[in-house]
Amino acid sequence: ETWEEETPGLAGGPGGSGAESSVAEAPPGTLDLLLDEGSKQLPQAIIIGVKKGGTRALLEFLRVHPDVRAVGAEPHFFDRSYDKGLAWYRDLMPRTLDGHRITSYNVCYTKLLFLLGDPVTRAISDYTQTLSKRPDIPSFESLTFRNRSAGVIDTSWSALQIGLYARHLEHWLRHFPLRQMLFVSGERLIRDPAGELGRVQDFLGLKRIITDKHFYFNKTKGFPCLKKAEGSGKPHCLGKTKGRTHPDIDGEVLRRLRDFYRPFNRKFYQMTGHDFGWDG
Ligand SMILES: Nc1ncnc2c1ncn2[C@@H]1O[C@H](COP(=O)(O)OS(=O)(=O)O)[C@@H](OP(=O)(O)O)[C@H]1O
Repeated sequence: ETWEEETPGLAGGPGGSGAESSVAEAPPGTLDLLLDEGSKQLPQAIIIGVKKGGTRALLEFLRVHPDVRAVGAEPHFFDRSYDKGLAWYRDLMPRTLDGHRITSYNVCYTKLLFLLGDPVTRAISDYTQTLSKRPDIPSFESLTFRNRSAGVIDTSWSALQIGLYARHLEHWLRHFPLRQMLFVSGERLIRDPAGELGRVQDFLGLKRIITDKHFYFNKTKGFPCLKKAEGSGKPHCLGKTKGRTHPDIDGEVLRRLRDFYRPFNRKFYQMTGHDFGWDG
């Protein structure tokens, strides 16, 4: 599945903060809560992707919220481990206190978060990641074309394929209604993390607790970072595999790619009712 690189499950809702509370912190009269550490439930929301869209940043920012509990690593349940079953998936989840209220689970009601950035930048980011693991791969420019002199784009290259958001969304819409989906702008998550987190919190029915005061712009990193990370309370930027320096790509190749994506982007804006501004 080319779309979902990452599927961290988000559990929670009011009262879902039991798992982390320690005996020392517990106010009197909470013994019953401490004995019952909470139960595991299947996620109420899932960050679907897209690969290199900024999914890790969204997850790390969102889990600062006291009513959010999230899986740390990418479970890849739906694309790689589906045969292990829902019980296996649920067991990966953190414990939450209101879990017992959920009596049945239907994935069709799960909220889906899509994090999307300019498909051209996304492709370069994807390529940069592969290059870091396999430095001997051909140049981005040569992988872009099936036939460079004729200008035929190689749409079978996954780095380009993943950016055809309209096509992928058509597929998702066969299974989920649009109202259960939120489309988050990867560019805005960098430029205005609190603004984008505001939309996410509203969509998830969470109180707007994550605001401007949670972020600072780290000049060395070149990205917004958390003033206080979840758990440690210390300033926290994403790791060094997030925010890599991209290689310079030939301007003509970039123009060709922008022309290639334009109709797909327009279609995607129409489908979602939101202009992401990737086409200038
Ligand atoms: N705050 C902050 N800090 C660092 N990086 C940030 C941040 N917000 C968004 N981004 C962008 O996230 C890109 C990586 O996206 P993902 O986490 O979705 O990548 S992955 O698919 O899980 O590998 C990553 O891509 P690269 O720049 O190519 O490394 C960043 O552009």
